[in-house]
Amino acid sequence: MNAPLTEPSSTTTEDLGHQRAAIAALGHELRALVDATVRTAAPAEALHRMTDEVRRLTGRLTGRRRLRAEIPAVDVFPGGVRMYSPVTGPGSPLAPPMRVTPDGDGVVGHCTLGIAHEGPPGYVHGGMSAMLLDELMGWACYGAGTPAMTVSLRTRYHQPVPLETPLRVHARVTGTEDRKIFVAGSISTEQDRTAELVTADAVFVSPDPDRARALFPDGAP
Ligand SMILES: CCCCCCCC/C=C\CCCCCCCC(=O)SCCNC(=O)CCNC(=O)[C@H](O)C(C)(C)COP(=O)(O)OP(=O)(O)OC[C@H]1O[C@@H](n2cnc3c(N)ncnc32)[C@H](O)[C@@H]1OP(=O)(O)O
Repeated sequence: MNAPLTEPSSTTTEDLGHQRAAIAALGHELRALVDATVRTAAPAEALHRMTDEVRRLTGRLTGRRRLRAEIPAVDVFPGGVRMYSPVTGPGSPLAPPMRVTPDGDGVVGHCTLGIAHEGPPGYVHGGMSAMLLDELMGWACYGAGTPAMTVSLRTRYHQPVPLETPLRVHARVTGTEDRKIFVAGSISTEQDRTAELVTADAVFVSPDPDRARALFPDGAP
């Protein structure tokens, strides 16, 4: 019988590194499982056997469960580490995950999407493109020293975004007006950075400190 999986109690830097590596490793395998799941042509009996096995595995992830709005001990909020972000989180089976780095006066994100994120056959779901852009535009605000939340996001889809193709997402702050931050973003392929497949412009707002404390009681920016 396997021992139940529980969280470690101490949080030294070394432990944190090990914990993050373990979270990323599990996330990686779960993304592979998601990919295999949406590609398989296995017959019903095989799928039923798999379902039983997966249910058993899920039951083994025991221990304390994170509460809603609780910031995971492995995260740094709002400093940027979000292990379970559905866009950048290495621990999330939903995330590509997109890697974000500074780029000139903005930020750039790199990722490749598989058919789990398919919209039209062979191409990325438009909602997924909007999600990549929304996240990266949030990072652009954070990089500019003004963590903020999206109040408006407009996307324009010029050409379909191909699956299984390295993508480059770009975002930069174009202006500010009191607590409002204006941001522009785009998606291209790594191979042809000049062809903007999707472009976006957004308005973000930095909540005032009282509002931020009310929204994020576990760690207001
Ligand atoms: C402190 C935030 C920390 C965030 C996290 C940082 C982590 C950094 C680390 C790593 C980066 C990760 C990046 C992640 C990115 C993800 C992004 C998302 O998915 S965000 C989720 C979706 N967005 C919402 O759920 C917002 C819902 N909206 C609200 O809760 C409120 O609107 C809020 C708190 C944002 C602002 O509320 P008020 O009461 O403080 O502000 P009011 O007075 O309503 O508006 C301020 C100004 O903004 C304008 N405004 C409001 N909505 C607008 C709109 N839709 N379009 C244009 N302007 C708008 C208003 O007209 C006003 O302007 P006038 O002062 O009058 O000039």
